[in-house]
Amino acid sequence: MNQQDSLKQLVGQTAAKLVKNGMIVGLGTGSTVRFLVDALGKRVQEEGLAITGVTTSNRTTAQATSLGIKIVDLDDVDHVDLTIDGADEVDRDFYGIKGGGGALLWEKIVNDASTNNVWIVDQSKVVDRIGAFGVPVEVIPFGASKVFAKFEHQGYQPQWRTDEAGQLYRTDENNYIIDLKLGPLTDLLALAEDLINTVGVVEHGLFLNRVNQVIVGNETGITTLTAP
Ligand SMILES: O=C(CO)[C@H](O)[C@H](O)COP(=O)(O)O
Repeated sequence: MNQQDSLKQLVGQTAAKLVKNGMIVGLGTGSTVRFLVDALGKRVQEEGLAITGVTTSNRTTAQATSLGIKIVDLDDVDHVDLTIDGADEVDRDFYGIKGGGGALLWEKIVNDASTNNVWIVDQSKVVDRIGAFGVPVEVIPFGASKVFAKFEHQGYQPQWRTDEAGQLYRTDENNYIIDLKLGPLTDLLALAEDLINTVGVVEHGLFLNRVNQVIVGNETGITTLTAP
Protein backbone atom coordinates (compact mmCIF):
# COMPACT_ATOMS: atom_id res chain seq x y z
CA MET A 1 0.00 0.00 0.00
CA ASN A 2 1.42 3.45 -0.87
CA GLN A 3 1.71 6.25 1.69
CA GLN A 4 -1.44 8.05 0.58
CA ASP A 5 -3.50 4.87 0.85
CA SER A 6 -2.05 4.21 4.31
CA LEU A 7 -3.23 7.66 5.39
CA LYS A 8 -6.65 7.02 3.87
CA GLN A 9 -6.84 3.76 5.79
CA LEU A 10 -5.76 5.49 9.00
CA VAL A 11 -8.47 8.16 8.78
CA GLY A 12 -11.06 5.58 7.75
CA GLN A 13 -10.28 3.40 10.74
CA THR A 14 -10.17 6.43 13.07
CA ALA A 15 -13.56 7.67 11.91
CA ALA A 16 -15.10 4.22 12.31
CA LYS A 17 -14.56 4.63 16.06
CA LEU A 18 -16.95 7.62 16.09
CA VAL A 19 -19.85 5.32 15.26
CA LYS A 20 -21.87 4.13 18.25
CA ASN A 21 -24.42 1.40 18.72
CA GLY A 22 -27.87 2.31 17.42
CA MET A 23 -26.73 5.15 15.19
CA ILE A 24 -28.10 5.91 11.75
CA VAL A 25 -24.94 6.52 9.76
CA GLY A 26 -24.48 8.19 6.40
CA LEU A 27 -21.76 6.48 4.39
CA GLY A 28 -19.94 8.54 1.77
CA THR A 29 -18.22 7.41 -1.39
CA GLY A 30 -14.67 7.04 -2.60
CA SER A 31 -11.39 5.29 -1.89
CA THR A 32 -11.04 6.78 1.61
CA VAL A 33 -14.59 5.83 2.56
CA ARG A 34 -13.88 2.28 1.38
CA PHE A 35 -11.48 1.93 4.32
CA LEU A 36 -14.11 3.34 6.67
CA VAL A 37 -16.73 0.88 5.45
CA ASP A 38 -14.23 -1.99 5.79
CA ALA A 39 -13.58 -0.97 9.41
CA LEU A 40 -17.29 -0.62 10.17
CA GLY A 41 -18.02 -4.00 8.60
CA LYS A 42 -15.37 -5.49 10.89
CA ARG A 43 -17.01 -3.90 13.95
CA VAL A 44 -20.42 -5.19 12.88
CA GLN A 45 -19.07 -8.71 12.42
CA GLU A 46 -16.72 -8.86 15.42
CA GLU A 47 -18.37 -6.61 18.03
CA GLY A 48 -21.99 -6.98 16.99
CA LEU A 49 -22.18 -3.21 16.39
CA ALA A 50 -25.81 -2.50 15.48
CA ILE A 51 -26.11 0.38 13.03
CA THR A 52 -28.33 1.39 10.17
CA GLY A 53 -26.59 2.86 7.16
CA VAL A 54 -27.75 5.13 4.38
CA THR A 55 -25.38 5.43 1.48
CA THR A 56 -24.40 8.01 -1.07
CA SER A 57 -23.79 5.70 -4.02
CA ASN A 58 -24.64 2.28 -5.34
CA ARG A 59 -20.92 1.40 -4.96
CA THR A 60 -21.00 2.03 -1.23
CA THR A 61 -24.28 0.17 -0.87
CA ALA A 62 -22.75 -2.89 -2.55
CA GLN A 63 -19.64 -2.82 -0.34
CA ALA A 64 -21.54 -2.19 2.93
CA THR A 65 -24.14 -4.84 2.22
CA SER A 66 -21.47 -7.39 1.38
CA LEU A 67 -19.93 -6.76 4.82
CA GLY A 68 -23.21 -7.24 6.68
CA ILE A 69 -24.01 -3.58 7.33
CA LYS A 70 -27.76 -2.93 7.24
CA ILE A 71 -28.56 -0.34 4.56
CA VAL A 72 -31.90 1.44 4.18
CA ASP A 73 -33.21 4.19 1.92
CA LEU A 74 -32.72 7.75 3.11
CA ASP A 75 -36.48 8.24 2.92
CA ASP A 76 -37.00 5.38 5.36
CA VAL A 77 -35.26 7.18 8.23
CA ASP A 78 -36.36 10.42 9.83
CA HIS A 79 -32.82 11.64 10.46
CA VAL A 80 -29.17 10.68 10.06
CA ASP A 81 -26.99 10.94 13.20
CA LEU A 82 -23.60 11.13 11.56
CA THR A 83 -22.33 11.11 7.99
CA ILE A 84 -18.72 10.31 7.24
CA ASP A 85 -17.48 11.14 3.76
CA GLY A 86 -14.32 11.93 1.84
CA ALA A 87 -13.50 15.14 -0.02
CA ASP A 88 -11.37 16.26 -2.93
CA GLU A 89 -10.29 19.55 -1.37
CA VAL A 90 -10.99 21.42 1.85
CA ASP A 91 -9.68 24.74 3.16
CA ARG A 92 -9.37 26.12 6.70
CA ASP A 93 -12.83 27.72 6.48
CA PHE A 94 -14.31 24.29 5.76
CA TYR A 95 -15.12 25.16 2.20
CA GLY A 96 -14.75 21.99 0.21
CA ILE A 97 -15.08 20.36 -3.17
CA LYS A 98 -16.60 16.92 -3.66
CA GLY A 99 -17.63 14.86 -6.63
CA GLY A 100 -14.34 13.41 -7.82
CA GLY A 101 -16.01 10.04 -7.48
CA GLY A 102 -19.15 11.26 -9.23
CA ALA A 103 -21.44 10.91 -6.21
CA LEU A 104 -21.85 14.57 -5.28
CA LEU A 105 -25.65 14.67 -5.63
CA TRP A 106 -26.51 11.89 -3.20
CA GLU A 107 -23.60 13.00 -1.01
CA LYS A 108 -25.03 16.50 -0.67
CA ILE A 109 -28.53 15.19 0.02
CA VAL A 110 -27.30 12.84 2.76
CA ASN A 111 -25.05 15.59 4.15
CA ASP A 112 -28.07 17.88 4.32
CA ALA A 113 -30.13 15.30 6.22
CA SER A 114 -27.38 14.61 8.73
CA THR A 115 -27.07 16.09 12.22
CA ASN A 116 -23.28 15.77 12.15
CA ASN A 117 -20.94 15.59 9.19
CA VAL A 118 -17.33 14.47 9.29
CA TRP A 119 -14.87 14.36 6.39
CA ILE A 120 -11.91 12.04 6.27
CA VAL A 121 -8.98 13.11 4.11
CA ASP A 122 -5.28 12.62 3.68
CA GLN A 123 -3.17 15.76 4.00
CA SER A 124 -2.98 16.32 0.22
CA LYS A 125 -6.66 17.39 0.30
CA VAL A 126 -6.14 20.30 2.70
CA VAL A 127 -5.41 23.44 0.68
CA ASP A 128 -5.16 27.19 1.20
CA ARG A 129 -7.76 27.91 -1.44
CA ILE A 130 -10.03 25.35 -3.09
CA GLY A 131 -10.48 25.12 -6.85
CA ALA A 132 -7.38 23.54 -8.36
CA PHE A 133 -9.21 20.20 -8.37
CA GLY A 134 -12.00 21.64 -10.53
CA VAL A 135 -15.68 21.95 -9.66
CA PRO A 136 -17.83 18.98 -10.67
CA VAL A 137 -21.33 19.91 -11.81
CA GLU A 138 -24.06 17.31 -12.31
CA VAL A 139 -26.38 18.10 -15.24
CA ILE A 140 -29.33 16.27 -16.69
CA PRO A 141 -28.61 14.75 -20.14
CA PHE A 142 -31.43 16.63 -21.87
CA GLY A 143 -29.94 19.80 -23.31
CA ALA A 144 -26.61 19.19 -21.55
CA SER A 145 -24.59 20.61 -24.44
CA LYS A 146 -26.48 23.89 -24.03
CA VAL A 147 -25.39 24.04 -20.40
CA PHE A 148 -21.84 23.20 -21.50
CA ALA A 149 -21.90 26.03 -24.05
CA LYS A 150 -23.21 28.44 -21.43
CA PHE A 151 -20.34 27.51 -19.11
CA GLU A 152 -17.85 28.04 -21.97
CA HIS A 153 -19.35 31.45 -22.65
CA GLN A 154 -18.97 32.34 -18.97
CA GLY A 155 -15.29 31.36 -19.04
CA TYR A 156 -15.82 28.44 -16.67
CA GLN A 157 -13.56 26.15 -18.76
CA PRO A 158 -15.90 23.14 -18.76
CA GLN A 159 -14.81 19.58 -19.53
CA TRP A 160 -17.08 16.59 -19.95
CA ARG A 161 -16.38 13.82 -17.44
CA THR A 162 -15.78 10.51 -19.22
CA ASP A 163 -15.53 6.92 -17.99
CA GLU A 164 -12.77 4.33 -18.61
CA ALA A 165 -14.33 3.49 -21.97
CA GLY A 166 -14.20 7.14 -23.04
CA GLN A 167 -17.98 7.45 -22.88
CA LEU A 168 -19.69 10.30 -21.07
CA TYR A 169 -19.70 9.42 -17.37
CA ARG A 170 -23.14 8.58 -15.94
CA THR A 171 -23.95 9.17 -12.28
CA ASP A 172 -26.17 6.91 -10.18
CA GLU A 173 -29.03 9.17 -11.30
CA ASN A 174 -27.99 8.66 -14.91
CA ASN A 175 -26.89 12.27 -15.26
CA TYR A 176 -23.69 13.71 -16.76
CA ILE A 177 -20.89 15.53 -14.99
CA ILE A 178 -19.21 18.64 -16.34
CA ASP A 179 -15.96 19.55 -14.56
CA LEU A 180 -15.18 23.26 -14.40
CA LYS A 181 -11.43 23.84 -14.51
CA LEU A 182 -11.41 27.26 -12.96
CA GLY A 183 -8.32 27.02 -10.75
CA PRO A 184 -8.15 28.46 -7.21
CA LEU A 185 -11.46 30.18 -6.49
CA THR A 186 -12.14 33.52 -4.89
CA ASP A 187 -15.87 34.26 -4.95
CA LEU A 188 -17.19 30.85 -3.93
CA LEU A 189 -20.63 31.98 -2.81
CA ALA A 190 -21.31 33.77 -6.10
CA LEU A 191 -20.13 30.75 -8.12
CA ALA A 192 -22.28 28.35 -6.08
CA GLU A 193 -25.28 30.63 -6.52
CA ASP A 194 -24.72 30.94 -10.25
CA LEU A 195 -24.32 27.19 -10.75
CA ILE A 196 -27.40 26.18 -8.80
CA ASN A 197 -29.44 28.77 -10.69
CA THR A 198 -28.35 27.46 -14.10
CA VAL A 199 -31.23 25.61 -15.74
CA GLY A 200 -30.26 21.98 -16.32
CA VAL A 201 -27.85 21.84 -13.38
CA VAL A 202 -28.96 19.34 -10.76
CA GLU A 203 -26.22 20.00 -8.18
CA HIS A 204 -22.61 21.13 -7.90
CA GLY A 205 -19.65 19.92 -5.90
CA LEU A 206 -19.06 23.05 -3.84
CA PHE A 207 -19.75 22.04 -0.24
CA LEU A 208 -19.52 25.32 1.66
CA ASN A 209 -19.55 25.04 5.44
CA ARG A 210 -21.26 21.68 5.47
CA VAL A 211 -19.07 19.75 7.90
CA ASN A 212 -18.47 19.87 11.64
CA GLN A 213 -15.14 18.11 11.65
CA VAL A 214 -12.38 17.13 9.26
CA ILE A 215 -10.09 14.25 10.20
CA VAL A 216 -6.77 14.64 8.41
CA GLY A 217 -4.17 11.91 8.06
CA ASN A 218 -0.57 13.13 7.85
CA GLU A 219 2.95 11.71 8.40
CA THR A 220 2.73 12.33 12.11
CA GLY A 221 -0.68 10.71 12.53
CA ILE A 222 -4.11 12.28 12.82
CA THR A 223 -5.11 15.94 13.10
CA THR A 224 -8.73 16.77 13.76
CA LEU A 225 -9.97 20.15 12.55
CA THR A 226 -13.22 21.51 13.96
CA ALA A 227 -15.54 23.97 12.27
CA PRO A 228 -14.35 27.59 12.54
O1 LIG B 1 -16.70 13.27 -3.42
C1 LIG B 1 -16.40 12.12 -3.54
C2 LIG B 1 -17.12 11.20 -4.43
O2 LIG B 1 -18.10 11.87 -5.16
C3 LIG B 1 -15.25 11.57 -2.80
O3 LIG B 1 -15.52 11.67 -1.44
C4 LIG B 1 -14.03 12.34 -3.14
O4 LIG B 1 -13.84 12.27 -4.54
C5 LIG B 1 -12.79 11.80 -2.43
O5 LIG B 1 -12.51 10.54 -2.94
P1 LIG B 1 -11.24 9.71 -2.49
O6 LIG B 1 -11.44 9.33 -1.06
O7 LIG B 1 -11.24 8.52 -3.42
O8 LIG B 1 -10.02 10.57 -2.69
